[in-house]
Amino acid sequence: MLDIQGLSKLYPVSDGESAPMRALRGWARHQPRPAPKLHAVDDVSFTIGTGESVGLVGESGCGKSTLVSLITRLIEPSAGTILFEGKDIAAINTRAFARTPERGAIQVVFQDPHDSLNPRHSAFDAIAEPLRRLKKRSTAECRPRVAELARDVGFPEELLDRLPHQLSGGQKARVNIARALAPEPRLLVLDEPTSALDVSVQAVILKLLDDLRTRLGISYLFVSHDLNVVRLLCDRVIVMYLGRIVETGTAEQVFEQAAHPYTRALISAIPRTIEESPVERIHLPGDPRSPVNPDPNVCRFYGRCPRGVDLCQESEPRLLSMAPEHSAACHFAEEVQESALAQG
Ligand SMILES: Nc1ncnc2c1ncn2[C@@H]1O[C@H](COP(=O)(O)OP(=O)(O)OP(=O)(O)O)[C@@H](O)[C@H]1O
Repeated sequence: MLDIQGLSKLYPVSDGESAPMRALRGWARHQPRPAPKLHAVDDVSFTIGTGESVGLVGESGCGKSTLVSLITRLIEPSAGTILFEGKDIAAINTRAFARTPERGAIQVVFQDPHDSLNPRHSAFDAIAEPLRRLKKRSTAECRPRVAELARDVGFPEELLDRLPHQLSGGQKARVNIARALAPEPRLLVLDEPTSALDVSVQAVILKLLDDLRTRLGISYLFVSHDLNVVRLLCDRVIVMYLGRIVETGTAEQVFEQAAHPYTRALISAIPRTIEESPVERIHLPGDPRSPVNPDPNVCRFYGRCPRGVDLCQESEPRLLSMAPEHSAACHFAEEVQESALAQG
């Protein structure tokens, strides 16, 4: 369904030097100095199959939201292709994309259900809006479909006339999900869909999302900070660090046989119940490297990695296959995996 290859988004940033001055300095040193660019998403490739749920995890600033904006065509990529059902939607500019059938086929549910709703639009209007805009339906034509969607997501039909401030967090989340489902998407991008909700409501909404996927057969790209949720809801997992994919595999491979030290650190930080055997928490020292013009010869995780050696400063490891579906970008992937398996 979705096949992303070499996708990048680089943002120009200012280093206080004008372009002519940079060229002059480069000329004086006999080597051109590249203009500084922030590598928010850097040469990312992955696929999502029909009906598959893929989790995207990584710390704040690793590029998750930028990737979501690229896939939903809210921003233009700097390079790469996004094949959706065989069509390269990255080649269509963001304005033209709004008029293509793929616009309805890829829908997104954003983090904060309150911020995503227009305070002056009722729940009915919010759910009917994509039907009016994308399917050109009149209000009367929308009614049966909106009622059906409300039932699908467990939103009480008698509350459809209410405004967002008259709804609870959980009800707003259901309206947002119904709105995303209205144009019958085949790919739903869920960007931290429950992080703004109470823990008890989170569980109910996650169960709803899981049931909807089984019932409707849609694919999910599920962005989350919560690895427990990803483990529960996703078939496959992608781990990002500083704009790059550092590990990808089935949920079982990533959680049981992690082969990248960053994934191991993330997993060690998952809260555990008292019944589960304790795992030694891996603390990562320092801050992530700068995403501005990262050195192409240095591993992005170098400096925070508990294993970092000279080799990691001399060549950046690329994603290498460990097993079918499982890849990791670390020079010591096999050793890391062996120690993960040994520790259980
Ligand atoms: N419009 C922009 N202009 C310049 N830099 C940007 C822009 N949007 C994002 N960035 C930068 O790109 C990098 C990735 O940001 P992004 O929001 O995608 O991360 P994230 O993983 O979604 O973080 P979070 O989990 O906190 O939302 C960050 O360094 C951020 O500062």
